[in-house]
Amino acid sequence: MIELINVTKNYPGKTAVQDLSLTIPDGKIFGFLGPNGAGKSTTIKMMTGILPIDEGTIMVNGKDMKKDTLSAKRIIGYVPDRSDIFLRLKGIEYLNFIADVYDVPKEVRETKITELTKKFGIYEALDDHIQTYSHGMKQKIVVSGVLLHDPDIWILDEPLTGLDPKSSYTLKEMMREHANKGKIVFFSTHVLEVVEQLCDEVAIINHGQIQFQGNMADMKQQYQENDNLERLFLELTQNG
Ligand SMILES: Nc1ncnc2c1ncn2[C@@H]1O[C@H](COP(=O)(O)OP(=O)(O)OP(=O)(O)O)[C@@H](O)[C@H]1O
Repeated sequence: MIELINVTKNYPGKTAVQDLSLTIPDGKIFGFLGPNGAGKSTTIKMMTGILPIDEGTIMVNGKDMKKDTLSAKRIIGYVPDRSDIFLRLKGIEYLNFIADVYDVPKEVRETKITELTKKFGIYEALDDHIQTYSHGMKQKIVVSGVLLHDPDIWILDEPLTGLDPKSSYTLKEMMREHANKGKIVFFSTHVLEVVEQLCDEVAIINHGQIQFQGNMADMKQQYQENDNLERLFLELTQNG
């Protein structure tokens, strides 16, 4: 379980996330939905220990992200929205580097690298430098790196953007399998349709605050009864 308790993050002259509380239960695909600039990436960066939390607490499977950062981070696999990292490495070098960082044993890593990269159709490109990859291929190599060390909690920032339909389908299937094992898959999107297809539970964020948390049926019912939510819904549908 992940718990965000009264979390706030300020940038100079701007409060990006304000007094935000959210509980993400085990065994679910959890969608974090909000329009551009709503505070999704900022929240995710605090959940993954990349940005310091100004106020409040984030607990990841009982570990406090502020006090026990390394243990909390070890449980998480994070796919950022932009993957412009390690461009000078070859695909295979990047995956071996990740396997070293997370102590993935030699025998396991070879099988897993082959299996994952074949699934995503980038096996043939493993000897090429990442800087020659398309956006979608960079996304796939980062996802493969994350899955290589088999983290309990997956946190993905706009994971399906730039993926071709087949890879998008593969990743969605993997997300479902992971959640079915009782683990957490948390991902952000500004596309309502993706949430409708995939999520067991959803939270909507706007202007750094949670507007709604619940399942899809509750969300539909609430937006019919609540003008603000309906307007937000329209905005999200149009953006998609
Ligand atoms: N480093 C920064 N310095 C100042 N303001 C920032 C910084 N990063 C984000 N912001 C602002 O904080 C707010 C929330 O941004 P954030 O990137 O978290 O939103 P988002 O929901 O992920 O948006 P998107 O869907 O466009 O990626 C926005 O108004 C943004 O302009």
